[in-house]
Amino acid sequence: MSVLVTGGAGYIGSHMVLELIGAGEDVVVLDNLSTGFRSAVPDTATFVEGNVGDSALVGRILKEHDIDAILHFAGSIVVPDSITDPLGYYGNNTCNSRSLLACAVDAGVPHFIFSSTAAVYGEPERSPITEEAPPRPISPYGSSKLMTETMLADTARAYPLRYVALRYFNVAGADPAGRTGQSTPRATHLIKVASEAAVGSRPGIDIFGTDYQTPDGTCIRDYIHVTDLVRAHLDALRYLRAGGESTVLNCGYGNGFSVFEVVDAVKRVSGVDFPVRTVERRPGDPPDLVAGAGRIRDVLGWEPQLNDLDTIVGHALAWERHLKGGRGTA
Ligand SMILES: NC(=O)c1ccc[n+]([C@@H]2O[C@H](COP(=O)([O-])OP(=O)(O)OC[C@H]3O[C@@H](n4cnc5c(N)ncnc54)[C@H](O)[C@@H]3O)[C@@H](O)[C@H]2O)c1
Ligand SMILES: O=c1ccn([C@@H]2O[C@H](COP(=O)(O)OP(=O)(O)O[C@H]3O[C@H](CO)[C@H](O)[C@H](O)[C@H]3O)[C@@H](O)[C@H]2O)c(=O)[nH]1
Repeated sequence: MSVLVTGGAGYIGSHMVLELIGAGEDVVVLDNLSTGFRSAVPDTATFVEGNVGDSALVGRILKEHDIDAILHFAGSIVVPDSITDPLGYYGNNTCNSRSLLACAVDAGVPHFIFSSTAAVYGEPERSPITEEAPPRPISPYGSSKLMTETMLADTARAYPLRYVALRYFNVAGADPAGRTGQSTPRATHLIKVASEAAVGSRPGIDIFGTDYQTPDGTCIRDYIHVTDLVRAHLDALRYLRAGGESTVLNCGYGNGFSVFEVVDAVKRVSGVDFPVRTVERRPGDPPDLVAGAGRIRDVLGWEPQLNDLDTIVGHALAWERHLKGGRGTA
């Protein structure tokens, strides 16, 4: 038996592949390399270059490799791009997920783990946000992911497939052993961007909005270490294999940090005082997104091990220095 990791050449997927191999799993990666890197996939995994929406290819993989679980990371992830190209986002995130799910049902794959997002909540009324909060996405990206959650729920009612949808909050950091990290060119995520500034890969950073209704006026987010996140997937895989019911779980720590606090942490940990400009708000940024983080611990027994902002930042910086030195997957 093997597991299929779609998007396994990407930032989070490449960490997942290492974690699965470390746990003794046979791993097949399917990735079209649109934003991922072939070099991010270790030789110990089988790599197939192709599209998740290619049913003939996916059907062949599921059969040939006797896949018992699909971990579906492949997707398009930039919120502002989803506003200018909604059909592209519904195509890649929703239509291709539907096609993958149909292949899973045809092949009788029993377990499915889906990369969802806190963006399904939109601008929630309460913080921390529990899974009971009504999903009201404010971007096509969030809607495209919520539609896939809906398809999963309906599919699991109709067929013998069980799933865990994990709603990630803000994923950051890199493999503590330095084997992989985020190599995405033109990245937009705060910790990645600030780390680039700290190592001199960009001149400085902009802070988008200082007039939010938060203690220091900047947005608050719940940053989760990518290694803790992929370990939650491993816990979800064990849970499904042990017969666990389909469920939707937040993936965050339940601790919020403002943009100013994150920038201070990057400056402190790196020892570099890079230039920072304060500019207008970025459209579509909710002021405060912090996970209600209890359910995932109760259901999966997940225990975060890297729940510390300076640790996350330290690992992000180490990966950025690695890329700067020309040894990264980019
Ligand atoms: N990074 C975050 O903070 C965050 C937060 C919430 C949810 N997510 C979700 O996690 C998943 C992984 O995100 P990431 O940050 O690693 O992004 P990423 O862009 O690094 O990885 C996505 C991977 O999927 C591949 N891919 C895209 N479309 C494909 C297709 N049609 N067929 C085959 N491969 C395809 C890309 O080449 C890439 O390797 C995404 O589904 C994303 O929506 C990420
Ligand atoms: O250069 C930057 C980059 C970001 N920010 C601010 O930092 C905060 C975090 O922004 P990110 O771009 O790092 O992350 P987002 O919260 O916008 O979104 C991320 O987390 C979401 C869930 O919380 C979704 O999953 C989404 O896919 C993922 O990109 C926001 O207030 C943003 O305005 C800046 O001030 N300057």
